[in-house]
Amino acid sequence: MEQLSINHISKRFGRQLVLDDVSFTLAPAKIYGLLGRNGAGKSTLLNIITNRIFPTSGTVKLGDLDTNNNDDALGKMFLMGEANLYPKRTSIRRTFDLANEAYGQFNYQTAARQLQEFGLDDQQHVNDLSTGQRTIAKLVLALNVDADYILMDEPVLGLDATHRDLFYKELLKSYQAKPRTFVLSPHLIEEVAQLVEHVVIIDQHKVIADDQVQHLLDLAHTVSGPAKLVDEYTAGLRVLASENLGNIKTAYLLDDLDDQRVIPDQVKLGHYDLQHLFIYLTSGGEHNND
Ligand SMILES: Nc1ncnc2c1ncn2[C@@H]1O[C@H](COP(=O)(O)OP(=O)(O)OP(=O)(O)O)[C@@H](O)[C@H]1O
Repeated sequence: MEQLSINHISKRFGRQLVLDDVSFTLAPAKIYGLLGRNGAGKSTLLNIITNRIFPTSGTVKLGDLDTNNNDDALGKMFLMGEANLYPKRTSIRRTFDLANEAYGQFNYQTAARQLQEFGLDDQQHVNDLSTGQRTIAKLVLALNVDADYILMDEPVLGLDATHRDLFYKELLKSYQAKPRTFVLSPHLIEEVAQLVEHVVIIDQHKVIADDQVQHLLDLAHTVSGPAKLVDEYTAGLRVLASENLGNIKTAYLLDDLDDQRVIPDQVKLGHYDLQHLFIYLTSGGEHNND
């Protein structure tokens, strides 16, 4: 398996710049999160990676080969999209057959078990399903298609909590049985924090973070205590946001805490989670209530 590189991708729709010089790489056999606020350009990027739409500039390469109109490379990638592209009265089974024709080696056995666990029948028509059921049909398809890179746009759209839980478990099982790269572009960030190894965050059209989740969480510190002491302690550090409650201040940092720094008795250190890190990184200072 070769790595997939996204190189200096920019995309304009008319006068609107949606992606501005976006670059990152996706390594084989790893689970990624592609995160961004509504309208950040995630779907656009996933569509560009899989050659459904074209960038204004930049390239996507699998190994050394440009994927543009390259059937071999495109045959190694599968996009589970939002749009429902199937004709009316297409059964779930038919979508499996189409994937089998296009990619080969569709895993019918696991797909049948998963459909049963999710309470669907492969003779049901995709267009007759509820929003959540349609997502399930697409997920089961995506989990069983034979591709090295599986891109899932809004993977849990409309799924209830039980089905989301089942999907996360099935994704891990599928990954363990056959390691390949998954890119999830979800809005329920905290739910995928355990699953995803690496995140790419897009904001204001650009990549603002491209890092291992654990590394980011190690840097995500809270510092709270009397405002003056917190300000002194955090001077020179990267403070993403802060909150004041009376004289007590909490600062949310994304930085290493130098062991040499003396922590005043009244100041407490802690950690915060990936979802809050995402919020503070992408809210452009909206969360400072100083
Ligand atoms: N075909 C198109 N023509 C014009 N503008 C488009 C087109 N497709 C997307 N856009 C615009 O590009 C921007 C990014 O859209 P995109 O769907 O990629 O965002 P997203 O990050 O997937 O958002 P969400 O999380 O809300 O699904 C939006 O402002 C959208 O209106």
